[in-house]
Amino acid sequence: MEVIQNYIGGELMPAKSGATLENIEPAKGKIYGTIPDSDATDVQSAVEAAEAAFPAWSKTPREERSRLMLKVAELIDQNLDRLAAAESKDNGKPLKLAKRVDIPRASANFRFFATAILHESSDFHQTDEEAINMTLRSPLGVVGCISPWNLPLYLFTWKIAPAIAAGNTVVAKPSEVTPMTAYLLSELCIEAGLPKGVLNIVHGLGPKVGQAMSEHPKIKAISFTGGTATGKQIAATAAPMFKKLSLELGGKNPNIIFADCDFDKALATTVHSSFANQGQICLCGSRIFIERAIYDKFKTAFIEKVKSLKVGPPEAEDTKVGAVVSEPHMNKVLSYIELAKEEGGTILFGGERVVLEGDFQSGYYIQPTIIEGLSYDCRTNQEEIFGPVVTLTPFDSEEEVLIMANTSQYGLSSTIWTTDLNRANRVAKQIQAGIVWVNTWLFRDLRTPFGGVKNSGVGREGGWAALDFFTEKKNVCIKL
Ligand SMILES: NC(=O)C1=CN([C@@H]2O[C@H](COP(=O)(O)OP(=O)(O)OC[C@H]3O[C@@H](n4cnc5c(N)ncnc54)[C@H](O)[C@@H]3O)[C@@H](O)[C@H]2O)C=CC1
Ligand SMILES: O=C(O)/C=C/C=C(\O)C(=O)O
Repeated sequence: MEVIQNYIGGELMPAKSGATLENIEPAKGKIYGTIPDSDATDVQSAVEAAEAAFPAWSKTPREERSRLMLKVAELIDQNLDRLAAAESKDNGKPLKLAKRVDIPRASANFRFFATAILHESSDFHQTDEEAINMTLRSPLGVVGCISPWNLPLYLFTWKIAPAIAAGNTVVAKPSEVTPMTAYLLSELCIEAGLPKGVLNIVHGLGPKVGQAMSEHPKIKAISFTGGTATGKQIAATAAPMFKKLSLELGGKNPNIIFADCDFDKALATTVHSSFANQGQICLCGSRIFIERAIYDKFKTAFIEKVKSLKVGPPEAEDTKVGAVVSEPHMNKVLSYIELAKEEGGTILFGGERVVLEGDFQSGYYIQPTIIEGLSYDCRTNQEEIFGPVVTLTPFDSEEEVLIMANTSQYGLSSTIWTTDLNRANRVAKQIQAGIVWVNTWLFRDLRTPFGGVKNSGVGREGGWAALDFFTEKKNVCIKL
């Protein structure tokens, strides 16, 4: 049994109550460890540790903060294989993916914000000959970071790194479904010499630990990524306390393929944007709209390619689709496939649970699933499934596809495939989404603002937006 502990005030410890939760390996459907079932008293200890660390950390010269964070990044890189294996075991994702994407991005997050703070400058406004205004920026104090299970270390560090780089101290909660790499990160922070209390990690359930964080009067801001319903709950608790909130929530992203696209590129990338990480990325393109002139050709080629994706154990070299994260999540995804059938959809490929052999027979595997014949406004096309399930829908004009794409409570990302850049520009402007990719998907430059509109959230992460979120601005006006 692998035992995970909280990281509070620089020490590793169980929950004060001694209670634990089971940690399950989705690839095998078996318990392989425990995590602390923490509660408000553990959150209180973490807040106290973070408060005690704040005065010194906020005054630590940026070069020193940067140096310590770069050390953490270096240790993540040195432990790439161990962290990737842990992430894959905890989440069910292919080991190759964890090695190529998740863990390198975690160190990149630390490195990016560690160096960004070396290049910051403050705003200065001269008001004619009458006054000068200088805008000072200071850290908020103790801040909260709550992250989900789909990209565990990737998203955990995406929040923590800007928070501590800006001089805040942090109480963080990883998902109870995938706590392992956050625990390993706490060990690396100790090894790197991060001062005690700068980062505190409290493991446990959302409605207990996450809720206690949202309610805590000393936590000045919450950065959250996860489901829209949870985001609403956090906002309902924290907004009346006037906490700063950054909420990165669900998506139901349109992938719009025009007939003049580079067909092979659009096809290969669409397979990836549909099923990468078992479709469990908030940016996956789950609604695929194809211009009618190439609909049949695209559909046939897409099915052919998806058929060749191997569903298998995460560590197998040739596995392209691993296990989904948990049994309840598998059942949720399968129930949406049933709903699609009830709504009149035709399953073109997939649609079933996959039962593997041997050790993996109780794992949570689902075939990559392609559905057509649904109206754009039915539930299957409106609700976030967050699994390896996509729908295909033909369209006849730009106007029509914009109506279909924008008929959604969500507005996170979208992808447009066309070789006509005027069209790309026109459509991009009218799409209701925080992120638009043209002829690519999930191409990331960490300097760019990242976040959604409508029920996909409020606020932006990344680059200066993240450092702005984790700081308070004060304008000082000096009359000349
Ligand atoms: N980035 C995204 O867009 C994600 C979307 N989802 C969507 O949300 C659905 C539900 O998945 P869940 O695992 O339940 O996600 P969730 O939104 O409940 O979990 C995300 C994080 O929030 C915490 N949390 C839960 N309740 C909380 C509360 N009351 N206060 C504060 N923190 C709380 C969880 O412990 C976890 O750390 C998924 O099926 C998927 O559709 C899930 C994960 C990521
Ligand atoms: O920052 C990125 O590159 C990706 C972020 C992805 C999510 O926030 C998600 O899938 O929840």
